[in-house]
Amino acid sequence: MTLFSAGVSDADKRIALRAGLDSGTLQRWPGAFSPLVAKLVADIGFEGVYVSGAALSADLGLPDIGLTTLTEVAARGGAIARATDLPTLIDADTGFGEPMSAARTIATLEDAGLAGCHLEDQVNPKRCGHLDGKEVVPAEEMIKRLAAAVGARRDPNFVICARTDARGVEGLDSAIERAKAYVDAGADLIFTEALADLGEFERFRAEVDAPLLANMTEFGKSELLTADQLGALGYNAVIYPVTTLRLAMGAVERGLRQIDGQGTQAGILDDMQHRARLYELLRYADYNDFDDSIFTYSRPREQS
Ligand SMILES: C[C@](O)(C(=O)O)[C@H](CC(=O)O)C(=O)O
Ligand SMILES: [Mg+2]
Repeated sequence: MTLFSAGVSDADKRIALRAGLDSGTLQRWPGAFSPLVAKLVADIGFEGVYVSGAALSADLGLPDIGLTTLTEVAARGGAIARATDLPTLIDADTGFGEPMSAARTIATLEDAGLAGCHLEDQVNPKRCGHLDGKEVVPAEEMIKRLAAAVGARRDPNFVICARTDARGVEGLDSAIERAKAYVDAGADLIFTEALADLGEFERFRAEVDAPLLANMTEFGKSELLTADQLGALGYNAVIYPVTTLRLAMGAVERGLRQIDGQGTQAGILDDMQHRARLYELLRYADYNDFDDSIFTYSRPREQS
């Protein structure tokens, strides 16, 4: 990182994302609900950052039912992507409209500095992939969505990930058939949404010849598999989409209740990120050095 933006260009981040997917090692992409969280994800040593639609809409006080706009998502996603040298993959829901809108979505997300995005085969308005009652569009419609997206890409390394929600609607066989068709339509990566257990992940891996992404979201339909298990299965990437938001909100709620009940937060300081750690992540000292060097700088003719 430089002080004011990422130290790695958008193009190089996309190259890194592709290299990670080709590496044979599971790429771990925790969801970052803010630029600051993205800095922590990088600091701890993960391979990439994920921006969740569920977290982004929850952060705006909205349910994850397709209410957010492309402008909101691109602005927040761009701010998160710029805060780290890691590549960032963003949730683009159903593409924010019909195929032509999906094409514009890709151009906009590229301009915002994202390394890739996923588009899903749900109808609009969409639902969380782990809830009952969601619906999918016919495969042909999703193929048009994808073809428009792939055609709109200017950087050939921008990763277009196709998510199929069909497992919970039409069953595993249909989800696998759809995934194959989406690969043929140009998808670089397949997001296998809401598979039930290890056996289903194994079957998907055996039948689909493309990089695969697993969604380890909590309180949903999928068994929580470890990174070692997913790596051994041959999965290429895993997201923990809403995990950091759930952790933070759990802590915030406990803390607010403590203040409400005890009249002070003094007893829960250990649950907090220390001021010193925050400043370390933000590189406060480096900004001070920068500032000092400007204030002590004087032009040669003033020096005599
Ligand atoms: C991955 C996801 O699309 C997201 O927006 O983060 C959600 C996650 C969730 O609601 O738990 C999904 O799986 O639909
Ligand atoms: Mg989502």
